[in-house]
Amino acid sequence: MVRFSRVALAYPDSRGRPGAEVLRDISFTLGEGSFTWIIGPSGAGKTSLLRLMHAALRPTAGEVELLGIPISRARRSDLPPLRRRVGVVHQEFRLLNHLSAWDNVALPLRLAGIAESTIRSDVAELLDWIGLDDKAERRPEELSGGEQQRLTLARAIVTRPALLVADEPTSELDARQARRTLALLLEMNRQGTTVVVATHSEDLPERHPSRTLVLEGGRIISDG
Ligand SMILES: Nc1ncnc2c1ncn2[C@@H]1O[C@H](COP(=O)(O)OP(=O)(O)OP(=O)(O)O)[C@@H](O)[C@H]1O
Repeated sequence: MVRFSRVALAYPDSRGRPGAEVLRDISFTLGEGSFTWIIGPSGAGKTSLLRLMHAALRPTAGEVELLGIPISRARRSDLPPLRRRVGVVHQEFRLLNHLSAWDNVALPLRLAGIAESTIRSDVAELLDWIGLDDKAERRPEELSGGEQQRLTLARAIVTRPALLVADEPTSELDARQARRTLALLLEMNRQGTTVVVATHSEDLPERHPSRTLVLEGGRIISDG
């Protein structure tokens, strides 16, 4: 499902040349239907690792294989259909401010050409689950940080992706909402989605012990 083989990543410097490596010698395989935590101090490389996992970046060295496709050798045209099978909860939300909460969640289904009747029931069910059914017509900037974060999760899972990559999905949530988000991630996982979650929370991995990759200084220092 996800295979990293001796991966390194360097962001380009101001002249477009590769800068210092922020990930080094990363190798692991995540099986289909698995649930994995990614933890590590700020700046360890968690977001960078996740960017490789949703094909936002190609590795500078080594290979990332996603859903059977080797990213460094993939053609540019292979990437959009691959990305559509990966749900992403971005740390900085990336909601569309000119659309309502409802339309933000409906958008990935509309882009996938799903019938409006199906969209209506799927979006309603998810907005209800995340507790935003009464705010469906609001625009993201009219919602609190925690509400925007829950909306971001709803948008990431509404297409029932094969792989869900979530970067700090509970950072803005109170304890009760964080537990609800975890329950939603676990339900997705129970239905077959491979789930990867980067978090600073110590509480969530304790609530659901699972494989944990610990990153420090761009390397995996523990995998278990
Ligand atoms: N777009 C970028 N261009 C250049 N360097 C970057 C970029 N994004 C991240 N970095 C650098 O890569 C390293 C890892 O950053 P990353 O955001 O992946 O860490 P993180 O573990 O997710 O941190 P945090 O927990 O604070 O979100 C840091 O040194 C950071 O400064």
